[in-house]
Amino acid sequence: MSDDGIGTVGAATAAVSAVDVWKVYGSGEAQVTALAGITTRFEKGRFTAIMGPSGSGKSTLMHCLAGLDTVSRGMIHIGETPLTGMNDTQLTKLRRSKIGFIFQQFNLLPTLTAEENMLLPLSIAGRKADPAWFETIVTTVGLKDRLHHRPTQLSGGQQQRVACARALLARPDVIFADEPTGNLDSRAGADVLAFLRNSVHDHGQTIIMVTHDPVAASYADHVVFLADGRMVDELSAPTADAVLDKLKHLDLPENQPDTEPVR
Ligand SMILES: Nc1ncnc2c1ncn2[C@@H]1O[C@H](COP(=O)(O)OP(=O)(O)OP(=O)(O)O)[C@@H](O)[C@H]1O
Repeated sequence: MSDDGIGTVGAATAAVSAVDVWKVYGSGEAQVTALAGITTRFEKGRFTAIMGPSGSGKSTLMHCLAGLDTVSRGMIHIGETPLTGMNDTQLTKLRRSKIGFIFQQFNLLPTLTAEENMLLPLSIAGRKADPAWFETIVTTVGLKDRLHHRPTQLSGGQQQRVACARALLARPDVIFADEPTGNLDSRAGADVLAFLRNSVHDHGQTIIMVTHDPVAASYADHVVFLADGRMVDELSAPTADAVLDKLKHLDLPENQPDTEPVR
């Protein structure tokens, strides 16, 4: 297998892959090219951060990779499954069975307890939690004595740890995290990031995280940088300083490539 075989052999082994992905919003004068030919692969068992200036296409890329939005052109695979061409029902089924989500706003249901929130995606999918795995996750996330609390009775950090546990319980092929520490103070954020980091290290979880924060990105194994809808750089074994340095250079207008309209 070679790295340039993303569209063929590589797609079978990466957790997620994108080949020449374009996303264009609107038309005519109002046309915005949010993604301009992204080709990349996200390895299994790796924690990848997606970074870039505001408007560079991070959220759009994440939404397309997770099947929450359709691409204008190009191909996305989750494992060996091609997303492109799937209808809404197929996408919903795929998201339920293969993908976990962690959002900036936690997205917990206020009327359910922490435990019920954690188990909700599994019950919607008609699956039962493996008791040993539930125990492992709840213990690791440090919420054993909070299982019967409702979200309003939990701190922001605890709520986000419930959301992390919820994502991990279904053992998804990949977890997409959108600014998971955006609403947390630095201590609670560090707890959540350490937990995500450990789930990759200890359980081989694949995580793809969008973040603005170089410190959050430094918990990842790998960082990809977007500018104007293109992947313009990447960094392995990132430190916060190295990430910051890369970002500073991306922000310079002369370093931003021209975008091409989709034809
Ligand atoms: N629904 C939409 N309709 C039109 N344009 C959109 C839409 N969503 C995003 N865009 C545009 O696409 C580009 C990429 O947006 P996106 O939200 O992906 O960037 P981002 O890197 O996540 O930004 P931020 O860091 O500010 O959240 C931006 O120019 C944005 O204005």
